[in-house]
Amino acid sequence: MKAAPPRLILASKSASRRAMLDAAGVPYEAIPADVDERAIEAELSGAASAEIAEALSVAKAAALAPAHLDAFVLGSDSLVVVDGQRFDKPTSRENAAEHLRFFSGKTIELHSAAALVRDDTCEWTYTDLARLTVRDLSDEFIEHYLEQEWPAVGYTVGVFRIEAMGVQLFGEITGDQFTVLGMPLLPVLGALREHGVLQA
Ligand SMILES: Nc1nc2c(ncn2[C@@H]2O[C@H](COP(=O)(O)OP(=O)(O)OP(=O)(O)O)[C@@H](O)[C@H]2O)c(=O)[nH]1
Repeated sequence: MKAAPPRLILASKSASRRAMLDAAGVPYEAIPADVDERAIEAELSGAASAEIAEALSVAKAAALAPAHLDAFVLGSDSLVVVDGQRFDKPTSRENAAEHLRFFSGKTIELHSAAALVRDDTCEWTYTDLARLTVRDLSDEFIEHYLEQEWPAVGYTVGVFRIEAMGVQLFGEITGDQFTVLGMPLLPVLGALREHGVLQA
């Protein structure tokens, strides 16, 4: 009798991350992780953006692991850097417009990270970078865009849903599509196979 694979917990409230795992046919339970992301970022203020995204991914997974011993807990984080400035999710529609006005004509560096934690051990981490070149955005376009995309884009870093109207912001995108959506799915699936959560 083959042992059942270990359970997977997704430590996230992200609809986009849930959608990725659902589409990939990965069985999991999604539970939001209550971590103070701003406090962690502040502690790591001098660190590289990839390190911060990785640390946040580990923190989210580690926050839930003790309550789900023997399960694997997957945490993930995305953060945006433009001209050396880090941006979190917009706090209001006006703040979203401010972000977009700043991003206009610049390149967004989107760091997406993931971590697998089991009991009190971080078993695996991964970070990836995508670059999205924002075309020159007129104020009229930004208003039109937010008419359509607010409040949905209030839940996203970079103020875009690439699978929706967000694609109209960009002239060029380099990097993995899943990294853009918020989680480096292909390496995550490899790690899940490696740890027996998924059929290899
Ligand atoms: N739908 C969509 N969401 C995106 C896109 N790019 C980034 N995101 C989301 O932007 C959010 C980034 O914020 P995070 O702090 O990493 O995650 P969160 O939404 O707060 O959820 P947690 O995992 O619970 O922290 C994530 O939900 C990403 O999935 C995109 O192109 N489309």
